[in-house]
Amino acid sequence: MTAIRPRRSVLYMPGSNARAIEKARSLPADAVILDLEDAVAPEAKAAAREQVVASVKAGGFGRREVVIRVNGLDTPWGHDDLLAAASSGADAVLVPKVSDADAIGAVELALATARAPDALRVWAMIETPIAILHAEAIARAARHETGRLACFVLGTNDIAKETRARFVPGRWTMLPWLATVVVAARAHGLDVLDGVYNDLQDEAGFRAECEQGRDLGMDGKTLIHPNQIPAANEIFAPAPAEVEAARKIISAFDLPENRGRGVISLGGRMVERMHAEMAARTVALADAIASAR
Ligand SMILES: CC(C)(COP(=O)(O)OP(=O)(O)OC[C@H]1O[C@@H](n2cnc3c(N)ncnc32)[C@H](O)[C@@H]1OP(=O)(O)O)[C@@H](O)C(=O)NCCC(=O)NCCSC(=O)C[C@H](O)C(=O)O
Ligand SMILES: [Mg+2]
Repeated sequence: MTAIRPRRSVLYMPGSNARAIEKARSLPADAVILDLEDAVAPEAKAAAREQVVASVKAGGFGRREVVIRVNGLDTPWGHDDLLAAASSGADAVLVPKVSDADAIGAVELALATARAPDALRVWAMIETPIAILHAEAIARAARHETGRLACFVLGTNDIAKETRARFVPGRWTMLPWLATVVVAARAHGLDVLDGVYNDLQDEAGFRAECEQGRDLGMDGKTLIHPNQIPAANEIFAPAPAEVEAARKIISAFDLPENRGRGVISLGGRMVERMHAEMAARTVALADAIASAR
């Protein structure tokens, strides 16, 4: 199994906000996104780019994955953002409003031309109707033909804006689109992160949305405030009882009498080899989270 990188809690902050960037170095988020796009006003874009690159180069983010959200290549800032991100030492660039696989191809070409390190990953925001319709093609082409794409990130605010769907409790208005993006990501081995929850006062609603995203198969949630980190970390981590059950499944298949069997009965339930594979992933994720503490 390839190494698992926990991405339970992924915190955005405006690239123009020096205080927030400083704070991010000690917050318990799995990843941080330093935003140059929607959270930064046009007149502040160039200064924010300089500040973000200087902060990433200065380091101090520890085990946290560091991601720079650039402006789109169709804007006056996108190309310079990519060039700056390519040599910054960031772990990934997050590309907004991706519409098709060619958009990822153009980003990868720009990164290659800038001699970005091979380790630099690309994350893609799926936040327009056309991106949802093209999600499988984006994942397939970008993952297999160019190779840096690692993660889809849902942009539910832009999805609401572009589709005119409303945010309602339980999100039934968006569920088909969210599930489509999850299966597209999974079909091609990508991670997928849920969109942000805008109401900073509504802790119960935030928890419910994290649980829904997790149950849909997402790896974590994008966040806008440090107060949202603990719940996301808890909800997107395997619960202790799940880890214990997973260890029992692995141990059961390791017993000499079960080694040659495809299916066994355990605690009154049918357990197949595929459940042992799921159990191995659960344990690996729990171990990765524990080792990052
Ligand atoms: C939403 C905020 C503007 C609220 O800011 P503020 O009123 O300053 O919050 P607090 O006073 O409660 O802050 C308390 C302390 O926490 C720090 N803080 C706050 N937010 C962050 C953060 N995101 N990262 C790091 N640190 C943060 C404050 O500095 C305070 O620290 P201290 O001085 O020690 O007391 C603000 O939270 C904010 O700007 N959030 C992020 C907004 C953002 O980045 N938006 C863009 C991404 S979301 C998006 O675009 C989604 C997608 O594209 C879509 O389409 O859906
Ligand atoms: Mg957006």
